[in-house]
Amino acid sequence: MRLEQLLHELPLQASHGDLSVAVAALTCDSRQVAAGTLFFALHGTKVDGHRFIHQAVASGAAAIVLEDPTYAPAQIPWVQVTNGRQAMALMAARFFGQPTRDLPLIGITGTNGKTTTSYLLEGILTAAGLPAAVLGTISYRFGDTCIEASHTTPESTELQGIFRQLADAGAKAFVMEVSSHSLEQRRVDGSVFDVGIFTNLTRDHLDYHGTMQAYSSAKQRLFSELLKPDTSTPVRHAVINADDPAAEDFIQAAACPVIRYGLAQDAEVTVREMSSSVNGISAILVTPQGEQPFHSQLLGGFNLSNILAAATAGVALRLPLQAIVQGIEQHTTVPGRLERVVNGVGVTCLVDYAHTGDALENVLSTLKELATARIITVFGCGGDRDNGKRPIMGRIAADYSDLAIVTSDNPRTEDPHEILRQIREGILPLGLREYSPDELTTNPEYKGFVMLENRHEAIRLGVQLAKPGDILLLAGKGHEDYQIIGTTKHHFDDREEASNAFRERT
Ligand SMILES: CC(=O)N[C@H]1[C@@H](OP(=O)(O)OP(=O)(O)OC[C@H]2O[C@@H](n3ccc(=O)[nH]c3=O)[C@H](O)[C@@H]2O)O[C@H](CO)[C@@H](O)[C@@H]1O[C@H](C)C(=O)N[C@@H](C)C(=O)N[C@H](CCC(=O)O)C(=O)O
Ligand SMILES: Nc1ncnc2c1ncn2[C@@H]1O[C@H](COP(=O)(O)OP(=O)(O)OP(=O)(O)O)[C@@H](O)[C@H]1O
Ligand SMILES: N[C@H](CCC[C@H](N)C(=O)O)C(=O)O
Ligand SMILES: [Mg+2]
Repeated sequence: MRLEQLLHELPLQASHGDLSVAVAALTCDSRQVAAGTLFFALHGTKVDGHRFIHQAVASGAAAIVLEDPTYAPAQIPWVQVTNGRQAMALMAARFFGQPTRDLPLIGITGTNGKTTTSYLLEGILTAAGLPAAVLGTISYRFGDTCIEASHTTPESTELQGIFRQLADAGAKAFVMEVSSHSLEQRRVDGSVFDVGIFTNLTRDHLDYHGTMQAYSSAKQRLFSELLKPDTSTPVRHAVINADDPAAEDFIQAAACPVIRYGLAQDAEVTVREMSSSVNGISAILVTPQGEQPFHSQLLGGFNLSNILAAATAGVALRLPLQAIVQGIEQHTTVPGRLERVVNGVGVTCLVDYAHTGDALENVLSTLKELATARIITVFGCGGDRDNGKRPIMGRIAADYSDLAIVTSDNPRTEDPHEILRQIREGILPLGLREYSPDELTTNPEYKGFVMLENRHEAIRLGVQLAKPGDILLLAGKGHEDYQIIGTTKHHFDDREEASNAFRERT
């Protein structure tokens, strides 16, 4: 494709050289540039991409898109734009032939529940005869095609290529998680959303966004700017969780019709006659199109909220109620979300991706309701991430559990002991007893917490201490099969670790 075709209707500040030059690939990383690549120089949070323009030129770049002409190269064509990330996203969509223009695209944003809702919605769409591709934290996949996820929401140049690949593989709809980082960084500009879903807003990522207001505003962009502009499309809707305190802000931001879901009075999609047990959730789904009973194997009130989010998107897309319920009922589990680790000891061992205070509180309060014996929680907090959530998660884990085993969860470039110390700050005001690992193995009647930095050892301790009937929750890493220490990814899988530890125990 020629550069000038990609630039069509894009406002330019300035340009230089032959804009009819052929473009073979797009990237914002100079290290990925090969002959014929269009390089986007972006201002980053760590470095300024403009400083790598000379490297891109040396690697054979066809042309450069930049914001700051101070770095403009003399040798090859360049264009100056006001927002490099936005230009990159719009040009990427064009480069890959606007893959989302003709297929339904549903975007899910919110602090928690995005992955779970995306899997439920995949089931609903497929039951309705629209086999759907799913893009999010776990992977980007459709049918036999499964691409490892680099981010929850990939960079626009990667994203548009994936849409194209999955559409070519036969996908008839796209369901994707839209992270707040991606909205702030315009990774999804150029994607044409039919339905946007807002699940909830609680504390996370304040290291990046700074304030809850800025975090919320980033998420609101999905509803204010990115839904299909064509008002004649009947399915175009904002699907909003009416039970969330931030619902009204999102409704105000929405530049399209809104459907609310939840238990709140003004929700158009809700349930009645709900009952919840260890076997899952049963209720009658109430929608403007009618009512239908269902049973889901998912556990907990938060999963009812995820079910309603997915069902409401189905309603917005005008899918038959029967397909909506079929999709919900067929859905069993999402990898790493309350996923069971089978063992011969009679312990209910669950691996879960709760890595925010709200998620941990939801999961633990659900488990507390179901528990007949003790709850042991193994958890930690990620390094190079919002450090304000550490004491909050510490307090919640220790408060709801009989024993909290505080350990590492991707310390990244931080000192793991410092992360543990910050978690401990939140536990101390509860006045619980702190044990050493050795004390615990000799004193089974514990109530309190223990600090054990090595996650392998922490899981083994949890497995060793859990008695038949106990619940052992391994929280924070879910489906992840790695532990990031420094900048190195080591293979590490909570499910594998727990299975091995149980095997050694029996
Ligand atoms: C904080 C954040 O989101 N950072 C993203 C951002 O990086 P940045 O602005 O810091 O980039 P930078 O390192 O300063 O570099 C600036 C520019 O110079 C370029 N560069 C850099 C070095 C070089 O040698 N050559 C070169 O061209 C870089 O490619 C970049 O374009 O833009 C990069 C390119 O798109 C992203 O890869 C990077 O994601 C980092 C790796 C990341 O960890 N992001 C996480 C926090 C994230 O996005 N998470 C959300 C989900 C969270 C959730 O669900 O809870 C996600 O969607 O996954
Ligand atoms: N609706 C919800 N409200 C609060 N907590 C939830 C909800 N749904 C799931 N959780 C909890 O949050 C964890 C993460 O769920 P899920 O992966 O679906 O969310 P996510 O928004 O995709 O997270 P991420 O931003 O990390 O990708 C789950 O393991 C569970 O503990
Ligand atoms: N998408 C989230 C995942 C966090 C998962 C947890 N295991 C961690 O590493 O903090 C993030 O990047 O903040
Ligand atoms: Mg997710």
